[in-house]
Amino acid sequence: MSLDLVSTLQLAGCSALISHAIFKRINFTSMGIPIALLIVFPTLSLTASSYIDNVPPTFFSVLANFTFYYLCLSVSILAYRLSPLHPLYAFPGPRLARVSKLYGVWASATGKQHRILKSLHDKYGPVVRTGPNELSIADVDGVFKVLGANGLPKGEFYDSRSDPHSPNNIVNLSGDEHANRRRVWNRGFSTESLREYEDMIARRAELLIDKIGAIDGPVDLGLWLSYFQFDFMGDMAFSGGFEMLRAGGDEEGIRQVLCDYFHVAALTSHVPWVAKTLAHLPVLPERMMKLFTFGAERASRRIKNGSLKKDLWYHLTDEAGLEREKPPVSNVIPDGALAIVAGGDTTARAISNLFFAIVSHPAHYERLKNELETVFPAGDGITDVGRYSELKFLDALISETLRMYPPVPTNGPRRVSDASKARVICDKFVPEGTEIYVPPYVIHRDARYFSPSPNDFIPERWLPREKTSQDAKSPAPTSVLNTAAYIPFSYGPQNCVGRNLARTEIKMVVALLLSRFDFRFADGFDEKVWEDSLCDYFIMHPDLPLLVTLTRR
Ligand code: HEM
Repeated sequence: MSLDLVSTLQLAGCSALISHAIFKRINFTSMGIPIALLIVFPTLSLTASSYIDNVPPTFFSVLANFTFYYLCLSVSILAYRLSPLHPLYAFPGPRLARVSKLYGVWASATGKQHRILKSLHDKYGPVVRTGPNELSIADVDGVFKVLGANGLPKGEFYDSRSDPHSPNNIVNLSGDEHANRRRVWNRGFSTESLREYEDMIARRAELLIDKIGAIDGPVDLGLWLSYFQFDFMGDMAFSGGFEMLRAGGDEEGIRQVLCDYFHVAALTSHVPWVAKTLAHLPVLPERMMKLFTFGAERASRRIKNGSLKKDLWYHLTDEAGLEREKPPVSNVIPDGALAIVAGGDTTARAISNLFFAIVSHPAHYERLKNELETVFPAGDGITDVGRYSELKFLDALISETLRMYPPVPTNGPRRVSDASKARVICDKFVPEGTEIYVPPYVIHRDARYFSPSPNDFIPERWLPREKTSQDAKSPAPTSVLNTAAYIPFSYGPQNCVGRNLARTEIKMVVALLLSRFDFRFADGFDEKVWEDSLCDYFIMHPDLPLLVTLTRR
């Protein structure tokens, strides 16, 4: 006697449908429970068959039962995700993205997620279904309703990027917890605090000038700006410590750690339960954990050494005693790793992208040099930040660089965490459980917000229109500049706290470098190939060196 195969498979099929109904309702945050359920359900159905037929299962019936269970479960999930029963059915998007997050993993793995999203929006419009429960909204309505004051909290994407063994850093917090942490961060970026950092920028920029000036032959400007940025970041956040410029390299390997972290996190954060599970395994997460360990170690060293100047740490630990209760050190330490990530590569990329833009547009380069020479004749007072408001064209260049090449091109999603957060965006109802991206790269290249020629580098779009004799005769060309759609630093209560520091720093470094050297691309440098090599691993990264030749002025 053996089990009746038909009834065994029927029970396995029913059990698959029941498990799907359960999986749909529960938002699992790690792999443990789902894996257990995936074993328990088919085992239960097999036990039931065996009980009904009153015979023990054979190897063949076990195999048939489990195979059929998984087949039915997969078909049920796929069919549901494609069916009109799914709450996101009405949103357009590629079929593969509708059925699996593997689409997002693939897009991230190519490093071209920003461009893939742009082509999806070009094809499907401002709202695209990019995952089974995920939308990308490239529209100012999304900027306000998702990122704005009454926007949505960050989702599991962010949890999966932080150290699971430590309290959350500021990026992962929402609501009051975030507002409390943000208050102390804001103090670290007040006008008064920024003044403390200006000397640090100037000192490191002079060192950068010495170092690249001594190089014979082409210079990888992107790499040296990255050394500069880490040194300055160390000064600003922890009162010193990296010394990459002096060493002429990254002796502690922190850049590699960050690069590894971004590559791994770009993939795993699409499937947060995988990231969380990996983080508890001893082998795989080692690359990711290195960053958290490094940040914590820097922070602990800074705390032990005490305060040498009013660096960021001074504010985060409330050394001035302005808070009713001192922030617990265990809460502040994870922010050490964050400061490295948030302040490190973003600004360095913005500066190198700006150099790429001006060297490839000689007329803009000339105009900038003239502006700098007018405001700071012979370079006098060039580190006087008080006069930077006179650098209107440099300001326009920075805005245009951050528009065309936002250092955070896609950003992480927000989540409609519960029914009360469900809302109508772009006239469409977005239900509970939806993750929503608002991708800066795509919005910044939308002709509805930036025209003419949203894909061209035109810094003049940021300047007040100059009246020419031509204007008197002909009507003004239709031009659009919608600053509500300009989000390189994100928008709303969780926008970039370091944005003013970043802009000041970019101005000082660009002004100082241009006052000492003339820049041109190294022989054989291909602008198009370099631009195409910009990859989106949360922070925009070129895969190729930015090779320039310097001539002392
Ligand atoms: C050009 C340079 C920079 C760009 C383009 C940039 C961009 C951004 C963006 C897009 C966000 C939002 C991220 C998200 O929603 O997940 C952000 C947040 C943040 N940035 Fe920046 N950033 C830059 C420089 C800096 C610097 C120099 C610091 C200084 C440490 C910094 C510190 C932060 C912090 C702490 C947050 C989290 C704020 C919060 O959650 O309240 N950023 N940045």
